[in-house]
Amino acid sequence: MDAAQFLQTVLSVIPNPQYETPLAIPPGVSAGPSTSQSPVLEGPTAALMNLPQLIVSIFSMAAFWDWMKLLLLGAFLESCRRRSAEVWAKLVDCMWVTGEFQSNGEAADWLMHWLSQKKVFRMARNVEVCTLCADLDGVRMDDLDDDEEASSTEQVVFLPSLYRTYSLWYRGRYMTITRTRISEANMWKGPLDMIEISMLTRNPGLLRELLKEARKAFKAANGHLINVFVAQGAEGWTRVAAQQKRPMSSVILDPGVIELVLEDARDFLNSRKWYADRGIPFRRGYLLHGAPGAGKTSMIHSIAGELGLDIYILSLTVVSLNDNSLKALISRLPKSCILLMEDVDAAFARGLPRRDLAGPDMPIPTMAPGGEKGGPQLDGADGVKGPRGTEGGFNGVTLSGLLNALDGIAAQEGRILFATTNDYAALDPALLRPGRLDLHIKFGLASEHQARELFKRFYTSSSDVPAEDSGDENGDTLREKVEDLGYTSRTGPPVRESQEASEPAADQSMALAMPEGVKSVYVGMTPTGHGFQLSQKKAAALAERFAAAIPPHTFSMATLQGYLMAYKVRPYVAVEEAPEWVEKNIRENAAQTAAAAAKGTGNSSTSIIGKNEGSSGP
Ligand SMILES: Nc1ncnc2c1ncn2[C@@H]1O[C@H](COP(=O)(O)OP(=O)(O)OP(=O)(O)O)[C@@H](O)[C@H]1O
Repeated sequence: MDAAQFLQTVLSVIPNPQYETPLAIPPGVSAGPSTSQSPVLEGPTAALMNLPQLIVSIFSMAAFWDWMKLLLLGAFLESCRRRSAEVWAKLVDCMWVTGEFQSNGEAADWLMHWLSQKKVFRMARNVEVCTLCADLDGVRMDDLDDDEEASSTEQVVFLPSLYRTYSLWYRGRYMTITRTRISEANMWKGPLDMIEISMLTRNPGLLRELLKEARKAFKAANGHLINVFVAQGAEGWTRVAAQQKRPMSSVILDPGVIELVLEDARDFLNSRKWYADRGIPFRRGYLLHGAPGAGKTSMIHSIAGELGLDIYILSLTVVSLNDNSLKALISRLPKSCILLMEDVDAAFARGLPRRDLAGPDMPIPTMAPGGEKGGPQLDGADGVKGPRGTEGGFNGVTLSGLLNALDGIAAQEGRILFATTNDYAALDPALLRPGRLDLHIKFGLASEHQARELFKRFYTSSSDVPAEDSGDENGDTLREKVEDLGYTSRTGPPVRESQEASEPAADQSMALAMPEGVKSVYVGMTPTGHGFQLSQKKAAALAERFAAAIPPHTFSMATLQGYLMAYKVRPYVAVEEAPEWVEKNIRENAAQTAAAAAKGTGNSSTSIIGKNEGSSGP
């Protein structure tokens, strides 16, 4: 059968729209001798009857068999290709160990740190050099030219470039590293990368070894840091900073308070088995409440450093948070960490709905005798006021949702919860009960002891090396001391008279001579220059006078710190002017209180003083 015959056959089986005659052969195509023998078709039935003829025609075409051979050959080659790809993947699986790490995980930090120490990235011809790696605090910094003068802000980090594969050797094994971007940065979070490590080995333990090594190096390099994570809505935890550990001695509370909390937390962390044996959920909660600026956050920071735990900050006022995401966030906490809920009363003040609270709340046991008025003290049930949970929601979190998240079945074990509040009375007793917040510590305005210790810490070296200072406190008046040191008080410009030209101009920069117009537009203090160090003995003597000048439980520690900041290099003047500053503040606060009372929003004078930090500097 030739092509014309084949075409004729095909056309003959296609029904004519009018069901009368077969379709015409297109012009230019010869029908050939057999055209006259083609059957006359009359509709679809006739067309169907011609189908076998069409099939026979197709099969009798030589070209058809050629096509079939090609098709089979193609199918064979494709299946071979697929098979070999599978075999290769299996081979690779056998010969390679591969690990994938997302950049927002801790393991990725270890790896990045480890990689940044590798010469391959310093010598590579294509690397990412980063100077503003806010999320890479743990990564080794490089001073470029070992210039001792270089400040930390000039340091850089070498990282694997995106979408490039690097090769290096680890313990005699070949390995490759590829960094790819999974999602770009947006307003809420930075970019998300995937780091893939493939090692040419059949031993998966080698990857574990590498990870262990990377973690060890990371911890050694960052032992002085604690990581701070923040909940980004429902999306999980994001590391926002790696902060220096705060020494415990820098947080001045009444004797024994911080040690008690630290010991309690330490004891808790070492008691996992004890809790498990008794079927008690392995969780511990602390509530720090009281005056603003009294050292609540500072204490948590310091305890986290002592215990070597990271801090996870959760704000209940995040709009996108609801009961489910709160539960998910808390269940995603690592095994040992500090969960910090700052200003937990803020959620209540704005009307955290109190829904479905089952049963009466348990009484709160007294953990320790209360301290003196104002100083940090441990509270028990006695001080607990009634519930303040109000109806109406401000976001998706309900009180029952919060309580379930804290000690529900999905809540993470091993975590230590720290909640802070300035308004203890606003908290619901259900939240305050043991098991949720076991120990309540009250922070008051600065006691005499705190004022004294703050002064000493401010003007002495932490290394306890007696600093050089002049004068003799026996017999000299304070004014003489001031003049001995070459300082004058506020009445004159604070310039050290005998200063040599080559000396650092500490006192020249210590106080800014503000024109009257400028003074009137700012509130606060403008301390500059470096700190001044006294010997322990002299600092103790001055601290006594300072503490005597500060009325106990009247100012917050933050306020006193703010005052001393303005006298960073003038301890004698700080002591001398303290009574005047105290008097001025008390007068101003009395006026404020009177004004507030007149408006019907009265507040106690001490709390205003505590809150009104730095409002009336020297
Ligand atoms: N007891 C203290 N010892 C040493 N420094 C303190 C103390 N209290 C406050 N400060 C200083 O005051 C500042 C504020 O302290 P911190 O944030 O810890 O107070 P807070 O009680 O958490 O305040 P708020 O309730 O307003 O959050 C910090 O710079 C801190 O160094």
